Amino acid sequence: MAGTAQAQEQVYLVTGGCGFLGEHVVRMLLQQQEPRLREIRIFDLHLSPWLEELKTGPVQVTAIQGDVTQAHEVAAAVAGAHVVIHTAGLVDVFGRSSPKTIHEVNVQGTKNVIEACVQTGTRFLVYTSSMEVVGPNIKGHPFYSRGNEETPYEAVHSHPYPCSKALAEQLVLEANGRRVRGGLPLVTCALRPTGIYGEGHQIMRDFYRQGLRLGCRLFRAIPASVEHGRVYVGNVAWMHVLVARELEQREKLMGGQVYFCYDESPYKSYEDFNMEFLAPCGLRLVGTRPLVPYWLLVLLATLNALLQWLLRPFLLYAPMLNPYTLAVANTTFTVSTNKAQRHFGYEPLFSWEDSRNRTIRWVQAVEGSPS
Ligand SMILES: NC(=O)c1ccc[n+]([C@@H]2O[C@H](COP(=O)([O-])OP(=O)(O)OC[C@H]3O[C@@H](n4cnc5c(N)ncnc54)[C@H](O)[C@@H]3O)[C@@H](O)[C@H]2O)c1
Ligand SMILES: C[C@@H](CO)CCC[C@@H](C)[C@H]1CC[C@H]2[C@@H]3[C@H](O)C=C4C[C@@H](O)CC[C@]4(C)[C@H]3CC[C@]12C
Repeated sequence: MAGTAQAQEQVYLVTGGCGFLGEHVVRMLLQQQEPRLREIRIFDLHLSPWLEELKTGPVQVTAIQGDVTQAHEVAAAVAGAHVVIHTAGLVDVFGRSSPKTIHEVNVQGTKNVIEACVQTGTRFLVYTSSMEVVGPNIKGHPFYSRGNEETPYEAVHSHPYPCSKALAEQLVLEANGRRVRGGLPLVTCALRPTGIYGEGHQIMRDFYRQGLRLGCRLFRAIPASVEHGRVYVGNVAWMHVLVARELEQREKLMGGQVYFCYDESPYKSYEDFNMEFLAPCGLRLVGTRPLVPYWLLVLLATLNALLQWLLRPFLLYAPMLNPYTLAVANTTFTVSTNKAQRHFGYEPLFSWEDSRNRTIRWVQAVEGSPS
């Protein structure tokens, strides 16, 4: 009996569990049949209907509608959890939300999660950070190609989203070793995905829709030589699950560490990479070189930013192209590392072929193929 109780003792909390990545983390936890998992709590501002279908399995799935900016709501959700996977965040590089709101959700929300762990005695915290905590920086320095966690880069930000992710990551790493209720140390680490793709990726869907509107075409804006790191959502979720599983056994090695998320996805430009999925769905990318000169793109991006500012009192104008998104898309950033493999035995669960096929099937199913 004692063995059975021991076998099913753990409670995981996934904040942002109804988001693009969060849903994959939740499903992965259930699929991998984590041996000691008794309950998964999903804490999100907006609860999704698909949660209902998960409630019939052997692991208890508890949906908690809540806001990470509200410390008491976070503390109530964290109480009794063994591991917190904190993926909740406001992902906004388009100027939809105010800098204050982004800071409140991403920084204050993370502070609340850390304090809740300390107060309630939760020892293991996995934070979803981002490649953007590294760059691109405000000085316009080139990112790096095939970089790793040790590659030097002057990370100085001004855009609210990377600023908030960098601050939150720092808080999480600094919290490693703090004494939680009961006296044991908190063990934290941060995962830094590059651009995530896969089933549920809204920006991919937006590009597909845009392509359909333009007569099944997209127009190249970024040189093919600018490589942008991408990673499949299933592999990012798998990394989170593995870290959560291994943190207890390897706390000395993994505590306070950052890990880039990586897999076998090829190094390509942002647009060429998207075409891996959109071409089989009937779109084509026009031009082997950008059709618009770069200076014109910069001008358009600046105009968009100006229009956004002018129109803000009346309506929300938030196009995809702005000076920041242009800088990210137009600056090489790819990672090549095996730190996660060395520290906790990570190998991608999904091959590139599998990741690609799954994503194509999702685009086709979501929108239907053009005739
Ligand atoms: N999408 C990417 O390419 C990418 C890359 C690197 C890192 N990340 C990070 O991964 C995490 C998840 O991103 P995503 O792409 O799944 O975004 P998403 O917007 O799909 O998911 C975020 C989830 O957090 C929830 N949330 C937002 N504000 C909240 C609040 N105040 N309280 C509680 N829940 C709240 C949202 O409802 C949503 O379900 C984020 O922390 C993001 O910074 C994303
Ligand atoms: C200039 C346009 C011509 O087609 C292309 C603009 C594309 C941009 C909208 C996207 C290019 C790179 C993306 C970002 C990147 O993949 C990594 C991210 C990290 C993550 O933490 C949040 C999402 C994002 C910022 C992602 C957002 C969209 C891009 C800027």
